[in-house]
Amino acid sequence: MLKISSLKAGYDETMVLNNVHLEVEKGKVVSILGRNGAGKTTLIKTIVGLLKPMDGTIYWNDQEITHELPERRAKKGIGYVPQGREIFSSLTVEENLILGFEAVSKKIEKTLVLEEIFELFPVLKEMLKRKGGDLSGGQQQQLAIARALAGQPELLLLDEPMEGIQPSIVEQIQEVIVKIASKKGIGVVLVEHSIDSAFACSDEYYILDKRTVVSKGVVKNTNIEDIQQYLVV
Ligand SMILES: Nc1ncnc2c1ncn2[C@@H]1O[C@H](COP(=O)(O)OP(=O)(O)OP(=O)(O)O)[C@@H](O)[C@H]1O
Repeated sequence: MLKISSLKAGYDETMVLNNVHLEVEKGKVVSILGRNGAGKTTLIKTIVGLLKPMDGTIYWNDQEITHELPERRAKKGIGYVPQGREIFSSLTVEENLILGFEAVSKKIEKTLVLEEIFELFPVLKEMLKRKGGDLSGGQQQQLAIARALAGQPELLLLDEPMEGIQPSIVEQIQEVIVKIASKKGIGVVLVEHSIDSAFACSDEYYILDKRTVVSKGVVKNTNIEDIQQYLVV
């Protein structure tokens, strides 16, 4: 569904990524690993359309989208949860979810989608009328993912969803990631710092280092020790 080839990206004069190739298939979880500053967020922002690539091509379901605006990419089914879970803290959980529907303005069977969301995140159903800002960090992250799912994406990009979250909720988020990929066929791109956490819920991995992909593979065929060299500081 998503295919990136020979991508070059960065900021003004600084090239952060060079010659990056990446593919994500329907129903697969692909994690992007790499040290601080390796370019993981830069890659995600380029896929979402927030950053214009310097070179290379991005294909979505065999159509080139390299120069399309972020809104058009969202409408085509590319959902995004940025780092730091940007929910609207003065709006209720319910209002946040409604914004998720509106963001893509396509015809959505809202009641059905909400039911699916509450099945994945039961805590949100209990807190519908509560302000987003009054939720715990982990609950806010769940809300941010739920809001992206309200737009019925085919691909979901998650930038460090487990960052700073208590272990029990990390496990829940990992379970949700596995479920939305395997049961709903959504492709997931997951940016993670921890290789253990990434491997707990991913099918494939890519490691960024020195501006490019230095290792990639299928998680179940990979020994963590063999690739740790690219991640130790
Ligand atoms: N808006 C920006 N303008 C200029 N340089 C930037 C900008 N955002 C990021 N960078 C630089 O680009 C490089 C890659 O940053 P990026 O955030 O993509 O890395 P990352 O792998 O996501 O890092 P982290 O794991 O710390 O989140 C870094 O050197 C960073 O300083």
